[in-house]
Amino acid sequence: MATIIDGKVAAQSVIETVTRAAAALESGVGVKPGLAVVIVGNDPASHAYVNSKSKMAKQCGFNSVQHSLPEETTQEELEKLVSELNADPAIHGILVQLPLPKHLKSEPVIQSIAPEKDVDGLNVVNAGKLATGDLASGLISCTPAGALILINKIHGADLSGLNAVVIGRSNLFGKPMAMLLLSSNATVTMAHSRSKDLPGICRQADILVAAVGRPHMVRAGWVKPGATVVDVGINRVPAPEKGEGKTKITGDVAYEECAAVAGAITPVPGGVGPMTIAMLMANTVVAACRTFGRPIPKF
Ligand SMILES: NC(=O)C1=CN([C@@H]2O[C@H](COP(=O)(O)OP(=O)(O)OC[C@H]3O[C@@H](n4cnc5c(N)ncnc54)[C@H](OP(=O)(O)O)[C@@H]3O)[C@@H](O)[C@H]2O)C=CC1
Ligand SMILES: Nc1nc(=O)c2c([nH]1)NC[C@@H]1CN(c3ccc(C(=O)N[C@@H](CCC(=O)O)C(=O)O)cc3)C=[N+]21
Repeated sequence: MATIIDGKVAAQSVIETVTRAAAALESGVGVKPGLAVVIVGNDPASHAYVNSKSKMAKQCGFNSVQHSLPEETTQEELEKLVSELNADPAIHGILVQLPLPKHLKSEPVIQSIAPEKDVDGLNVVNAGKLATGDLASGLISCTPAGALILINKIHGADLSGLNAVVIGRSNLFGKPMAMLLLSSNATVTMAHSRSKDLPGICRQADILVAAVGRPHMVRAGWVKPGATVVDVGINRVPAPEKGEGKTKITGDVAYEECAAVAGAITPVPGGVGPMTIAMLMANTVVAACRTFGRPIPKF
């Protein structure tokens, strides 16, 4: 049976470091790290995530600001809000929750966020630093940064000689995850919807990371015995066992059968998800410390 990698425990340890760094900043310069989360529209799942981010920011001793904009917000209104937040000295981190409603273009909004406040790591400046091997001076997308911490708990920091396969190539997760694994010396394959023989590619992986958005796509026969399996998927599915009409979240990995083959595995919930929120707090406190030339905490 595989080692279950507990994301809640790892996230708690990140949160403790963040909380200490936030307190040190406040006692040093009298300023709290400021995080602004922007959400457009009424999607209940997105609101639930945003609320948990805002709540955690408060717990860490941050100045936490949430902007909930109506569904009919225009591109100009959203970009105007981002430019106000860019100019606001009390705000050190800005996150625009994705996806945006269909009538809005996310790319110009994301690229308008000041790189030093881009706690999602999506601005081309931050994505470019990661791609060119500068892991120190930019901000790295929270979910891959958190997933790497979980992988490091099993394999250490140097992944030399290990094959890593990432399923998914999004800017938010797949690409930055592949860059981080490559920077850690793994041999990296990025698989996606056009890949041929996905099960065969996955069976080569010592580290298999799934970020697709398809419940239980990764089956036991795709997993190399002893491999580390990281499940990034968050899928809401019916849960009749909890009562009629109830739902639950589940990952991209068929957990029980894969756990029987893997050496280590992350559960959903309780794996990568809590790390995402913790690393968002970490990025915000780092951004704030940089603003004031204060020591940067290590995560
Ligand atoms: N735990 C957390 O904190 C987070 C979880 N997530 C979750 O991770 C998952 C992925 O998110 P995200 O990267 O934003 O999603 P995207 O929808 O942007 O990307 C999905 C990727 O999966 C690939 N894909 C789709 N179908 C298949 C298939 N049949 N076989 C192989 N590859 C396929 C797509 O390929 P192609 O490019 O060819 O279309 C694409 O690259 C979602 O479930 C999301 O909810 C996301 C962020 C944070
Ligand atoms: N700009 C932007 N940045 C993001 O990082 C971003 C985003 N938009 N849009 C949506 C996805 C998804 N995402 C999650 C965050 C936390 C959990 C999380 O905390 N999950 C818990 C439980 C969740 C539950 O029970 O519903 C867990 O897995 O244990 C999940 C998913 C961030 N995303």
